[in-house]
Amino acid sequence: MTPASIADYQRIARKRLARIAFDYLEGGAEDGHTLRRNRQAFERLTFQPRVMCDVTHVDSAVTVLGRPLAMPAIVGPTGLNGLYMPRAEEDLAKAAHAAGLPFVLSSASTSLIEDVRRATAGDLWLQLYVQQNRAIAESMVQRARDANFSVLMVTVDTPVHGVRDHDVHNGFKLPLRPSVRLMADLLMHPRWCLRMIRQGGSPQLVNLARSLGERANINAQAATMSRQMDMGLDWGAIAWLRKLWDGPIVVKGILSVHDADKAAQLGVDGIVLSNHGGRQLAFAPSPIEILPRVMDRVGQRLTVIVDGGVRRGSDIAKARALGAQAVLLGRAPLYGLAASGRAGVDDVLGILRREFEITLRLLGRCQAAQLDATALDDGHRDQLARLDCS
Ligand SMILES: Cc1cc2nc3c(=O)[nH]c(=O)nc-3n(C[C@H](O)[C@H](O)[C@H](O)COP(=O)(O)O)c2cc1C
Ligand SMILES: CC(C)CC(=O)C(=O)O
Repeated sequence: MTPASIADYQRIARKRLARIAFDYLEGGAEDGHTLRRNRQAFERLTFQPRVMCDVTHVDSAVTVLGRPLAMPAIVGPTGLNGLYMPRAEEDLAKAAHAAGLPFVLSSASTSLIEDVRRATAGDLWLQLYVQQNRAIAESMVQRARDANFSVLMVTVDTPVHGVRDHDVHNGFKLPLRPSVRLMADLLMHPRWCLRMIRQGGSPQLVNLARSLGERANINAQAATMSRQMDMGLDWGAIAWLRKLWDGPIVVKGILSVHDADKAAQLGVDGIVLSNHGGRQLAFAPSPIEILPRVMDRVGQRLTVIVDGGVRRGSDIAKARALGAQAVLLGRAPLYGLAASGRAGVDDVLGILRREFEITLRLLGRCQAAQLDATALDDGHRDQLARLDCS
């Protein structure tokens, strides 16, 4: 059967990946409440279409932070992508470029900044985790500048990892360690196992290791990465980052009007409203729920991007109608990657683009830039307020 939707790719990814990898990709914090809430928030919202408009030609392009995007979407940062395919980040970056979208490379990537740049001439952004040893961040930012990355996105919702039971059950650690459970998992997924052998075994956080200057100790560093996050990170870090980086700075992981306002006061260029795909704080709000209030407060001063649960072109239209400039795609491109490598990512991005354009036409809008609150049901604020997350 030809995959027709992101959900189809999710099903194929579930079959093809070893359980340890799929659970890491898919799982949410605690009992998955926030993960479900992200989808429910989109599903609550209904449209208010206009008919008898000439929609012969539609234009899905927008401009975000001065950069042209073929549609209001960005391939977002995800760490440890080498768990799904060898040279995963290169393929994600190439597919994003082919689709006319930026790619955000995670600082927990399994490919080097320099290798990803060699793979594509596309628009690359760097996502930064700030660790206790600030020299690591300084080195990564320098390397990203040298490699002509355009935007710095600092993630601030991860002083520690969220509670992820599935990773505990699977004994998930890098490097992957032999255990009876892992061996059984590998036997059930021989193709995945062969791919890992082909890439030289367990994926490694090579990017982080290069900036640490401890190439010999990559695995130990990967295993302890989460314990090394700088839990003392505060708003003072924005001034430090400004000294390191001349280009746009985006703060990822904002979930309140208060923090959005703070970011605007400090002069950052953009924010990503995000609960990290439901993987960090359990019972966090969904970004789409708080988007209208955030836009009221900072919409004139900041570029606002949202993520969490984007699986359909109609979701992109809803986010844009509520005022977001663009969405970040997290799991969706990874499903394509895990299912069929680069071709799968191309298809996922193509499906989202097609669905987005169909939604635009059915809403009676010719341009993505024309989407505003009038495209949504008049009661959309109530629809979000009544969210039932049982
Ligand atoms: C497997 C996985 C790894 C992730 N790694 C990172 C990361 O390294 N840095 C980061 O800022 N966010 C990371 N995220 C969060 C995503 O950037 C994004 O916020 C989230 O996935 C959006 O939700 P969605 O997956 O429902 O689209 C990760 C998410 C997933 C699913
Ligand atoms: C390596 C991790 C810190 C990546 C991440 O952000 C996540 O798993 O959600």
